[in-house]
Amino acid sequence: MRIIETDVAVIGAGTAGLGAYRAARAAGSRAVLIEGGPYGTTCARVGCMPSKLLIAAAEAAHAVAAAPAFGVHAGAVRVDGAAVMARVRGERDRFVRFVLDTVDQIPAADKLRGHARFVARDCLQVDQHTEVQAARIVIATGSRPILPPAWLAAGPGVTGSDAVFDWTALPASVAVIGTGIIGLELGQALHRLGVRVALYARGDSMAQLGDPAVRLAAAQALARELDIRFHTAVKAIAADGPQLLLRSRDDAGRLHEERYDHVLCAIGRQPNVHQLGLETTGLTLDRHGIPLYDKQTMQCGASAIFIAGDANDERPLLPEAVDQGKIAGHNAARYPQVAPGLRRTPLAVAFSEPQIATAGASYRTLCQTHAGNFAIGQVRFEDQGRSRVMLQNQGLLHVYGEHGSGRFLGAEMVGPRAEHLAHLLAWACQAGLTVAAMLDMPFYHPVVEEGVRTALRDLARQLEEGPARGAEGVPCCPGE
Ligand SMILES: Cc1cc2nc3c(=O)[nH]c(=O)nc-3n(C[C@H](O)[C@H](O)[C@H](O)COP(=O)(O)OP(=O)(O)OC[C@H]3O[C@@H](n4cnc5c(N)ncnc54)[C@H](O)[C@@H]3O)c2cc1C
Ligand SMILES: NC(=O)c1ccc[n+]([C@@H]2O[C@H](COP(=O)([O-])OP(=O)(O)OC[C@H]3O[C@@H](n4cnc5c(N)ncnc54)[C@H](O)[C@@H]3O)[C@@H](O)[C@H]2O)c1
Repeated sequence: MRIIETDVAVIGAGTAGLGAYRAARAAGSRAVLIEGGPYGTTCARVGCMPSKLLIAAAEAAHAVAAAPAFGVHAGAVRVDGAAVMARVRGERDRFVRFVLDTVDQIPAADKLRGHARFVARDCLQVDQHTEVQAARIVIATGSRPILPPAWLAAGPGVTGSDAVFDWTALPASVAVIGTGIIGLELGQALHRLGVRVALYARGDSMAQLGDPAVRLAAAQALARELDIRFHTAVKAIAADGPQLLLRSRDDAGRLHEERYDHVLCAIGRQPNVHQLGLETTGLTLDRHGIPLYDKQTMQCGASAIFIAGDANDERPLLPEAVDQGKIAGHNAARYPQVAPGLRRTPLAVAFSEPQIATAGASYRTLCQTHAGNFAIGQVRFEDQGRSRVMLQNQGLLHVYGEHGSGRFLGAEMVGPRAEHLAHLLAWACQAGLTVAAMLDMPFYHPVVEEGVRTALRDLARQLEEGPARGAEGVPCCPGE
């Protein structure tokens, strides 16, 4: 077995791993980047980019279908599934090529192919060919879709999201299990492209929204367009000729059987930490098998091991993988002189229509940190001027503020242009603005942001009335 000695070993050449490698090299360390799968990153190959490409095609089809409401008639929508998927794959390959160019620029001596696992806290074995002795190690192994073996056994038509982006044509029917971000984004996109889609939700969750009123508004808005089977558990999936037979049970106990060409399993992702030999490191693991780590430094305990990106499951999103990878690589290089890195205000966007977003502290977090001490302001988009003009007037925005200080804390929303509203609100949050200071900012007319002002005015009124009234108004029972 070949033996390599280095200052920093990075496991995983995804977004977090590439960032960690770069940061470690920039700090003057020798570094080795180990990749067991294909280069190109989850984001570019099977994540953010191909999913948004599919959504872009769906938006084009929807715009045509929605045009008659404005008095504009373009004729019947005809979707060429092969052309749609050809563009998705072609543009996806272009994004992947940019990443591959970056990987090509890394010296060959710094790159190692194969699956790494710990054999000691400072030693990795890569496949059966190399042992890497590293003073510090960054775990940046990403995550994978959760795919129950019993469902997979029904045949190749049962897949996670990765497979969708390699389709060469659109299927006639797809069952989507899960109404998280992936289920809603891909389920709605396929529906708009003419695929018969049914979404199965075992409860009423909607893309991780915790605020019950916003979640309800999201469920109502999306169920207006999509066939969503709320409170329906998938009991079994079986092969049925070329199709799949899906058996489910609704909350009234009724059994249903339906046939689909594909079943898309979107019930969450799990971090790739289970085949890493972490038991040999002496690190303390949480109940999911993830090492305990410091969220500011990415350091696992007091060890020379760091963890970044989806692997730690803290905020499995692309911008987080970028930030966390950089912090982990920098601190790995400087160990034992580790320092807190820049962690930004939380921000998450689901690219459904209407979009769903959270900025700053979520409702669930505030119920723990500010129980009885935060107020909620709101606006509904039904009568919001610009939203009506665009015929996108549905949804609800809740903004949260702290009693006493008047500080803006966060927001959850479903509505038009939520990706932009959420950025605006996350920036205000990170800047530590009060609700009063936000209301002093300019608002143009007619814009969706005027809806934000309406919600902030409502919040300012609640804050003026004080916590007694606010505490009554905020039930703090997530899940109710
Ligand atoms: C369908 C979909 C859509 C998404 N859309 C968005 C979006 O719109 N916006 C957003 O912000 N986020 C989005 N995300 C999330 C985002 O893609 C991820 O958070 C991000 O790509 C994670 O980066 P990472 O570096 O942690 O992991 P990855 O890029 O997955 O990198 C991990 C790497 O580690 C390698 N590896 C694993 N184990 C080992 C081992 N033992 N040895 C060697 N190598 C190993 C893997 O092969 C992989 O290359 C989406 C995700 C999906 C699935
Ligand atoms: N726009 C974006 O930023 C974006 C897009 C896609 C994915 N992502 C990332 O990928 C992650 C994974 O997405 P996801 O949608 O797979 O996970 P998720 O955690 O968002 O949603 C999973 C959903 O599946 C449900 N579920 C779990 N088990 C189930 C079962 N047995 N039957 C039916 N439903 C079940 C859960 O209640 C939940 O609603 C997200 O957390 C996010 O970080 C982000």
